[in-house]
Amino acid sequence: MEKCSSIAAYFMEEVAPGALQKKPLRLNDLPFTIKDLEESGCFAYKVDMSGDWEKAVEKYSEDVGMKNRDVVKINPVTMPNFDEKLAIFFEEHLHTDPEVRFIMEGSGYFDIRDVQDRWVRIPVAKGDLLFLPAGIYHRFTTDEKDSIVAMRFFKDAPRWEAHNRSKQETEEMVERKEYVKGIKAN
Ligand SMILES: CSCCC(=O)/C(O)=C/O
Ligand SMILES: [Fe+2]
Repeated sequence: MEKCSSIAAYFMEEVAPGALQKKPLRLNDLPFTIKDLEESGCFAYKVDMSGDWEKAVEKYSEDVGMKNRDVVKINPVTMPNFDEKLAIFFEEHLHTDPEVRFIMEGSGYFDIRDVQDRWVRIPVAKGDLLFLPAGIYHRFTTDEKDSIVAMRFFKDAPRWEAHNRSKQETEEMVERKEYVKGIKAN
């Protein structure tokens, strides 16, 4: 699968959770490049949806050791407790597995903390595949269209488990320490 050669990511304004989180929230015109993204341990790919995308995505997920998957449909019509679920996704968190997400329909925003702990917003849409390493702090929100369908990959049986950022607990986790060591080594 081809890595993206550029990305439309940007530094974002911090806002209180709520309706405003779904706005673009661009903070400034400072560039955030693919090199910056990859220095944070993240990788972005564009999948050709006119070809055999399922095979391409399956091969990628096997290559990164994440063979199990589910599909999540995030919208206020079909998702029970939509507002509560979205509030959970928008809490800053990390996972012990990498976060591998393939966008099948719709659009939204993944926000990551860069190597200097600044919020960076990554807009995603149909055909985007995003890899965030285990241990990186991040969050997700729908945009103002409030609709996205994403394939999520897991090492083991599909089970979404997040650890919300805290000064002590998440900083002491092996996956966080490994992540921090990895970005410092770059
Ligand atoms: C669009 S995928 C749903 C959100 C999610 O799984 C996650 O972990 C956000 O950080
Ligand atoms: Fe996550």
